[in-house]
Amino acid sequence: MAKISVIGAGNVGATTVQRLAEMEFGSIVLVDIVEGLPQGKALDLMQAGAIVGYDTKIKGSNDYADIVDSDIVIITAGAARKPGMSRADLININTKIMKDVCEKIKQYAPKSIVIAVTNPLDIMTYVALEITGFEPNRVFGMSGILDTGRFASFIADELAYSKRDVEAMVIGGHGDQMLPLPQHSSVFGTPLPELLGEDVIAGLVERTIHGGAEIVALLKQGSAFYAPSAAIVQMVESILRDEKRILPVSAYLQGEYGQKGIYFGVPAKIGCDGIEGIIELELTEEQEHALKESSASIRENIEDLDI
Ligand SMILES: NC(=O)C1=CN([C@@H]2O[C@H](COP(=O)(O)OP(=O)(O)OC[C@H]3O[C@@H](n4cnc5c(N)ncnc54)[C@H](O)[C@@H]3O)[C@@H](O)[C@H]2O)C=CC1
Ligand SMILES: O=C([O-])CC(=O)C(=O)O
Repeated sequence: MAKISVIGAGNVGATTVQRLAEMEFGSIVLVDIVEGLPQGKALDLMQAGAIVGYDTKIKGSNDYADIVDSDIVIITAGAARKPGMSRADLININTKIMKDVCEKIKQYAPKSIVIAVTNPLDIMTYVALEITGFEPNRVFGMSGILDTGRFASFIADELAYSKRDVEAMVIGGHGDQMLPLPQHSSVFGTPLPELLGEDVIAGLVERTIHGGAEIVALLKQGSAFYAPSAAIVQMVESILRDEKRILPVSAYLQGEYGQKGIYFGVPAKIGCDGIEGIIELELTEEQEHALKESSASIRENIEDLDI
């Protein structure tokens, strides 16, 4: 049976545990610095098992020793943005938290696969790589499944098709410079540009790019967590079942897409070893240019990191 630890018992962390518990992948540990919070949520989620029908063991804890020997550690600890803030505004506060959390992961779960979720995602995943010292194939971030899910949802609504028949693709940094790719998005095999006009596609692309901010503005405190937790669970499932699915994630690039030494959203093969390959998609000239801008801004933030 697998052991999964979720760090941070806030909106994303607790909802992720709920979804994982329902999937019965193995035992779960939920850790937070706030006393009583992970314990209370764990108890509540355990009791839900008697009603929903799962036997997943969930332990809430303030002690990192409880994550010992985890197969997967999911990091959701950290501040979420408020209306008007960019994800990058969270760098200083969340770098400190990531450093602390990753030291503990290195100490107690040295063989784990780490999924970073804390924002700004591509930068915090880099911090996780640096602090744990793990191989890059087992340190990656959740972003692209969420962004792609948003794009797919908007496409489905626009065309009045089921979301299940839409294949969308978004690559790039998890920020305002992400790159939804219409030519690699389709409905049952038909590329998006054959189904919708340029202006309509541009509107859907724009809404996808600002999909996180749209929710932050509505919620007024905190950010999205239902779709993010669903995206995390899809990654966990592909790892634990060794599905080798191709999922867009934030992966450490070592020459792919002409980039080296940064985390960037790209489609990757996800299996029991974590990232088992990166898929390089063909891009238009304009997209190549936008990719360079997106990666340059991530690189700048990495260079400024205080770690
Ligand atoms: N990658 C992505 O696509 C997404 C990323 N996020 C990010 O995930 C993070 C969490 O979001 P939410 O759960 O909504 O926030 P939240 O505020 O509901 O929960 C964060 C939790 O982290 C805990 N925490 C803080 N420092 C900690 C430490 N050192 N050790 C353990 N726990 C600690 C807090 O006590 C709190 O319970 C944010 O940075 C947010 O921006 C959120 C949604 C999507
Ligand atoms: O918008 C945020 O700050 C949270 C997030 O990354 C998202 O929902 O895409």
